[in-house]
Amino acid sequence: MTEHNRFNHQKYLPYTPVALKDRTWPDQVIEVAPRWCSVDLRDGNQALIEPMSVNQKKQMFDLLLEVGFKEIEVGFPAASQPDFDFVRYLIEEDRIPDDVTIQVLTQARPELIARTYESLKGARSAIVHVYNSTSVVQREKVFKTDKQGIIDIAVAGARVVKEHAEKAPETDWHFQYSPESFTGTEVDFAVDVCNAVIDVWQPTAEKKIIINLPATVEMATPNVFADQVEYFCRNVDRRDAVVVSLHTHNDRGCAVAAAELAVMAGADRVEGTMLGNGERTGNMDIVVMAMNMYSQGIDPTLDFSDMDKIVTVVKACTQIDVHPRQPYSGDLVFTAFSGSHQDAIKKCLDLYQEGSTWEIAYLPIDPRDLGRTYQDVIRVNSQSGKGGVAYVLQSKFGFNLPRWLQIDFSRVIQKEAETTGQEIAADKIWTLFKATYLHDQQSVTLDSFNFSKSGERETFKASLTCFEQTLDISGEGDGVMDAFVEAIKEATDIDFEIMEYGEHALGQGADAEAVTYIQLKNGLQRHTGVAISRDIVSSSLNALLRAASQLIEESRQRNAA
Ligand SMILES: CC(=O)SCCNC(=O)CCNC(=O)[C@H](O)C(C)(C)COP(=O)(O)OP(=O)(O)OC[C@H]1O[C@@H](n2cnc3c(N)ncnc32)[C@H](O)[C@@H]1OP(=O)(O)O
Ligand SMILES: CC(C)C(=O)C(=O)O
Repeated sequence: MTEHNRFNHQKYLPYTPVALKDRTWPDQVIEVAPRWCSVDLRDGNQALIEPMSVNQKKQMFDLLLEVGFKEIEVGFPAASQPDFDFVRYLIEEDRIPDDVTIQVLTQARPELIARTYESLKGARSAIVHVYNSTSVVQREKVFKTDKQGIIDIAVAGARVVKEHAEKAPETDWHFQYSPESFTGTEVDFAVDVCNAVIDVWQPTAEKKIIINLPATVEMATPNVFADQVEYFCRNVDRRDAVVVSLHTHNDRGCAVAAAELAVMAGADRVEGTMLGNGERTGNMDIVVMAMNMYSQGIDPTLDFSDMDKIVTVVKACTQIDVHPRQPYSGDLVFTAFSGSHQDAIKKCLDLYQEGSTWEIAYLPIDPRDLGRTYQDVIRVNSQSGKGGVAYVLQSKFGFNLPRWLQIDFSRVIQKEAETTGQEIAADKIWTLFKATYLHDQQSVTLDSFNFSKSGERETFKASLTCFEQTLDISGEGDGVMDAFVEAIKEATDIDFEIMEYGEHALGQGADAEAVTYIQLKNGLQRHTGVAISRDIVSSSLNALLRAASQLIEESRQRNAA
């Protein structure tokens, strides 16, 4: 590739990591959930093609409450009338539960801060979140100022925020400051700016402030972000009076990882959106981070048990689809198509006992925890194997195929999947099963039978319809099946033996039907018979006859040829 090429990596500079040699975060383990703050209604909203209407915001707000968020950034009220009106609606209509605090964002600009406070009039409590950009590139190219100029903007903003709060003591005010573009800022300078804001706000351990560290643009690997956060936590003034918050974006696809490592590095609070909508590649997906904790046995303090509702409401409000592979929320995240995965899942689920710890291969969590079912855990296409097909027949239709029959039937499904190139739906699998093993184009059928025991021996008599003719047969054996085999052999002069036999009830209760699976061996040939009946003897005899019928047909064809 030459430098004249359009696709030229040489125009990018590598990121300079923080020189934090004695970092401690890699040895930390997350054991409790951080404080969460949803920014769906602000950062999520500002990234939409069509920002949410007040009605959509109401719908989203209700969902956030249902999920259990206690801090919700509800908008940028100075930016647009709908944002302003929504904040007014929440306050005037008393829609904010006592244990929930709303948060609003404003730039560090006096006129915007004034409008922000106007929107919050009468609020019981609120977090006023003020920001200005501190990064090198914004300093030099957007604000055309030096470090001191940036500190001045932050300090002036912090003062105005404080002054407005003092004028409205009826509200329980909380302050939050973000050095926007923190990841593009020299970390020691970010500490300086925040310390200047802290100096204005004078927080105490009893009345803390929030300093929010945004990866406004994700610019490096998550370990670098963790180093920056650990450096910040160690060097910021009044750490005991500061809640360190994170706000990561997903430009490099690592927003969740960055937030996780930064919590290990000492952060107390995490901002993000449900399902990850947000500027460019999105905000950190809180569902993913919280569910990652949940899957480690940690209470995430948020309830995602109705994932389908979450997906439906978020889609309706954002008009953005959820990728089928989006962790935890996507349609396909609990579905295995590949044979070896299906086989392992089936074996683990067969052994799983309700109430025990979850140790199921390929399923990091129980789909039922998110309101999903096991129904779609296994879906079948040409990548699938016998275990997957068996799982579908078992879970949807109650047929517990023995291993040899799984192998036999999976050939039928594989052929169909390869011929059509498509997924084979459960109903189609069932249709093919019936067509292969339970069809009624059978040349030999059982009309009536009786058996009697004398000592250890069983005598079996039956009347068959064999190629439309009545055929009476009888035989003796060690049991009914043995006697039936002998009777068929004698009547047809075909030698065969039962190689495989399996049976089970279909459903529960005294009136449950029985299914029998039989495989006969005649030389190198094998023939399978499956039958269902109200009683186990009839299902066994019919299964045997289904398999034997194929033998008899073949023998007739050979004789005719
Ligand atoms: C990373 C984030 O997500 S931060 C949140 C960003 N959110 C949004 O942008 C959505 C809401 N924003 C808006 O609706 C608008 O941008 C508003 C209402 C805030 C401001 O709109 P406008 O006044 O028309 O200005 P616009 O956004 O075009 O430009 C911003 C101006 O403010 C300046 N500015 C930006 N931040 C600050 C600050 N903290 N202090 C002083 N000036 C600032 C810019 O340099 C620019 O100055 P200029 O007019 O001299 O060129
Ligand atoms: C205002 C801040 C927190 C922000 O949204 C960002 O930097 O991405």
